[in-house]
Amino acid sequence: MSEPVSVQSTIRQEAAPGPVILLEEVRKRYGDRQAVAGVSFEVRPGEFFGLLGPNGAGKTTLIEMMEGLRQADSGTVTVFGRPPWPRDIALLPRLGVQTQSSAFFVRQTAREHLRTVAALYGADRAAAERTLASVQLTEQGDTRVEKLSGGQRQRLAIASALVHDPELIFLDEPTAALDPQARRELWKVLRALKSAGRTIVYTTHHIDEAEALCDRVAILVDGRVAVLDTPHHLVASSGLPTRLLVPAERMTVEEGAAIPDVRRVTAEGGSLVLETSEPGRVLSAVDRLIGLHDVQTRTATLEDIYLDLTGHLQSSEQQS
Ligand SMILES: Nc1ncnc2c1ncn2[C@@H]1O[C@H](COP(=O)(O)OP(=O)(O)OP(=O)(O)O)[C@@H](O)[C@H]1O
Repeated sequence: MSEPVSVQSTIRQEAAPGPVILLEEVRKRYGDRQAVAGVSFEVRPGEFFGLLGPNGAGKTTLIEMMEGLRQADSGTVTVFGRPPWPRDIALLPRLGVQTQSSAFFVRQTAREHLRTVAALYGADRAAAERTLASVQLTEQGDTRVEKLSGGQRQRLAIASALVHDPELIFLDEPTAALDPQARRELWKVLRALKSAGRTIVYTTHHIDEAEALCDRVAILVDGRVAVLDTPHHLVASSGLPTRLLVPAERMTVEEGAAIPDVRRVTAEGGSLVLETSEPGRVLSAVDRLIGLHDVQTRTATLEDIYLDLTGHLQSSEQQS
């Protein structure tokens, strides 16, 4: 009879694991600049959590507070149930922090650098070698750090965060200096980390990347969380219109604007873009007028929501 009880307790444990990170009303000011203005959220175990926002929104400040590198002015920050500030040495082995390139041991080779970092954390040489391979730097292992390309340095920085196999990994714009190929390669590494149960806090200016990788994203604007949800829910609840792209030579702006339920018509790179919340009806109307050959439908993406929230939506698209 003891079996059901132990199953029960396992379920209960799995149903309510504590958050890995908990922020409550966190604030940080630099002089007269309120960099973080009352931020509350939690990051759950095994979650890939994206922090998005324009330059100066407060992402790095927030990450540094979670890493224990910066003190909050007020509010509470806890990581694995403990305050990361003042520096908590019991937490350090559990956290992976992406090294800034300025903190590299530049006279060392990539392999030596990683072995040094591994040794600082009590990890062995095999761990350094494995991590070097996981970011595809084995071939550059004997290259001095100062001779590595920007993208290779970036991957070494990421390797430095992973070498001691931490439970929680902070990556601040890890793909910033990577070409599209290397970016996709890194996505594989990151997905493997997530599959292995690691929790990842991630900032990026590549919104497509956040949509592809993150379980939930918080979009920060002026030091506050503007929205926080799964990319799917953010897109589904955004109310942003669907866009139908019609070859410009097949329809005039006036014809498009005359279709019932078309909110707006713009011209964009050889296409006429019809915005609507009723794509089915508008598609039927377009079909009756010109047929649907080469007509494309684009639903809103996380990037549309991001641009809408951060106010950078190009107003060059003229309202017809
Ligand atoms: N050490 C500092 N001293 C003074 N002001 C700072 C300091 N660090 C950041 N700031 C300011 O605080 C605000 C938030 O900066 P933060 O670096 O956290 O933003 P961010 O979202 O990471 O930006 P980015 O995307 O450009 O990295 C900015 O206005 C920035 O200029």
